[in-house]
Amino acid sequence: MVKICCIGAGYVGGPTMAVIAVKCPEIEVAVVDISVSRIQAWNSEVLPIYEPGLDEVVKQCRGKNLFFSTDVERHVAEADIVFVSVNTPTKTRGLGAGKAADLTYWESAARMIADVSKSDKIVVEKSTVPVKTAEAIERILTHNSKGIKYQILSNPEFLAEGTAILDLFNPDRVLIGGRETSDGQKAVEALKSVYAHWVPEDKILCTNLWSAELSKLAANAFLAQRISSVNAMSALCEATGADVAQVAHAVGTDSRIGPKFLTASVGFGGSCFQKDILNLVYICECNGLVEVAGYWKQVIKVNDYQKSRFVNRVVSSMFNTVAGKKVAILGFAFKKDTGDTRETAAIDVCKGLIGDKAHLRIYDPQVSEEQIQRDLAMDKFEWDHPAHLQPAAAGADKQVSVVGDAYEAAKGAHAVCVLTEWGEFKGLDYRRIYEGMQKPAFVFDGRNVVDVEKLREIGFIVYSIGKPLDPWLKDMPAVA
Ligand SMILES: NC(=O)C1=CN([C@@H]2O[C@H](COP(=O)(O)OP(=O)(O)OC[C@H]3O[C@@H](n4cnc5c(N)ncnc54)[C@H](O)[C@@H]3O)[C@@H](O)[C@H]2O)C=CC1
Ligand SMILES: O=C(O)[C@H]1O[C@H](OP(=O)(O)OP(=O)(O)OC[C@H]2O[C@@H](n3ccc(=O)[nH]c3=O)[C@H](O)[C@@H]2O)[C@H](O)[C@@H](O)[C@@H]1O
Repeated sequence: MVKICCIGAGYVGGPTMAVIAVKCPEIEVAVVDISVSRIQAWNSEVLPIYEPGLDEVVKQCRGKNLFFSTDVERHVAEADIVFVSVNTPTKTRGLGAGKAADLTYWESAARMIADVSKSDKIVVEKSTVPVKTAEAIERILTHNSKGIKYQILSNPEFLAEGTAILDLFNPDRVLIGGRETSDGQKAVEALKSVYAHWVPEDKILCTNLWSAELSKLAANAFLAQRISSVNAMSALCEATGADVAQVAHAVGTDSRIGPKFLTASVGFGGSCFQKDILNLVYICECNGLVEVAGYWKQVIKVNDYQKSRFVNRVVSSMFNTVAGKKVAILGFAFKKDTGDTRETAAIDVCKGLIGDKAHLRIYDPQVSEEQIQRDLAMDKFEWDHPAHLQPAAAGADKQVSVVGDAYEAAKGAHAVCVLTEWGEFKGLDYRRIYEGMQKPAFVFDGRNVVDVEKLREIGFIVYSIGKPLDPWLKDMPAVA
C-alpha cells in the first residue's frame, strides 16, 4: 500500500488530503501537525475549518484510509510521498522584512524529514514558496541524507476557500514540477498517478521545478491584479457617474478578457494574495528587476487605497466624524462561505473606524468573537504562524462588541457597513433595520450586495462601491 503523509493540517493540507483519500481508497493518507488542538479538531465532530462539503468527505474516509495525528515523525518515516503544507508567512524582521517569505517552518519540516527517514522519499512542496526553494530543500535533505534518496517536486495548490472541495474534485489543472533527470521524471509520474485517479490526464501539467514554483506566484498575482484593476475603476466610476458593475460586464464580455474575477469590492483579503505578491516583488528586487517589482507592488497599493477610501467615505459622509457613533459591521470573513479572517479587508476597515473612535458592533455568521478580538489586536503578518506560536489573545477592545445576528448589530446604529458578501445580507428586512437605527441612517456596502434603489426608498443614504453616488455623498469626496 502506498503511504502518503502531509505535514501541516491547515486549510490546504486538510481538504487536499481528504480528497486524495476519498478518491484513492488504496492509498493510506496521514495528515500530521504540531498543533495538538488542530489535530483534535480534525478528529472531532467539529472540524477546525468551515468549508462547504468538507465534513462529508472527511466522514467518508476518516479512520479508514485517512488519519489525523500529532505523531509527525512516525508518519513521515513510514511514508513514500511526503507533502509539506506548512505556513510560509511574510518575514517581519531582518533581511527582506515585510516582503520575503519566512521559510522557518519549511526548513524545520525538511530537517525533520531528513532526521527520521529510513527509506527513499518523494517530498512534495504544497505550500506556496519562493521560486528556487526546491533547491534549498534538496540541499538540506541531501546534506543530511544518510544514503537515502530524495526527489523534490513542486505541486502548488490552486484551491480557493469556500469552494475548496469543488476545486479539488474538479481542478482547472494540477501542476507538477520536477527535476528533468530520469529519477526526477519517475517521481513526477508517481505523483501524477495519484491525481490520475480522478483528474483527466490533459489537466495534469508537468513542468520543470522553477516553472511550477513561479506559476503559483504568477497565478495569484494575475488574479489579484484583476481585482485591483476593477477596484481602481470603481473609484473612477464614483467620480464620473459610471456604474462599475456595468463597466465590468462590458469589459468581461470580451472573450479575451473573460467575466470572472471582476467584482469590485472593499479590497481583496485572504492568506495568500498579499503575501504571495510581496514575495514576488522581493524576488524581482533580488534579481535587479526594479520596474517589474514596482508593477506588482502597485496591485497591493491599490488594494490598500481601496480599504482606506472606504473608511474615508464612511467618516466623511457622517459629518467627518464617527467619534462615539455606533457602526454595525456585517461580515468579517475575507469572503463568503468561509470562517477565515486572514488579511480580511474587515480588519483594516474596522481598525480605521476604531482609530476615528467609532463603536463597532460586529456580526459574521462564521467568525467567533474570540477570533475577531484577536484579529483586531494582532500586528500585520502575525497571524500566519502556527496557532500556539501566535501572541496570546489580548483583552477585548472596549470599542468593539460582537453579536449574534445582523438586526442586533444594527440596533441603534448610525451606520451599517457590509464587508462580506454573505447571502443572508441580501435578504435582510432593511425596513426593520432602518426603523431601529439613528437618523440619518447610512448603509455603506463594500460588496455591492444590497438593492440600492430599494434602500433609498426606505430612507437610507446608501454608498455602494463604484456605483453612482447618492446626492448626499457627492460633495464629500473620499480620497485616501
Ligand atoms: N489557504 C489557502 O487557500 C491556500 C494556501 N496555500 C499555501 O499553502 C500553505 C499552507 O497554507 P494554509 O493551509 O492556509 O496554512 P495553515 O496555517 O492553515 O496551516 C499550516 C499548518 O502547518 C502546521 N505546521 C507548521 N509547521 C509545522 C511543522 N514543522 N510540522 C508540522 N506541522 C507544522 C501549522 O501548525 C498549521 O496547522 C501556505 O504556503 C499557503 O500559502 C496555497 C493555496 C491555497
Ligand atoms: O493561494 C491561495 O491561497 C489561493 O488564493 C485565492 O483563493 P482565496 O484567497 O481562497 O479566495 P478568492 O476567491 O481568490 O478571493 C480572494 C479575495 O478576493 C476578493 N475578490 C475576489 C474576486 C473578485 O472578483 N473580487 C474580489 O474582491 C474576495 O472577496 C477575497 O477577499 C485564489 O483564488 C486561489 O486560486 C489560490 O489557490
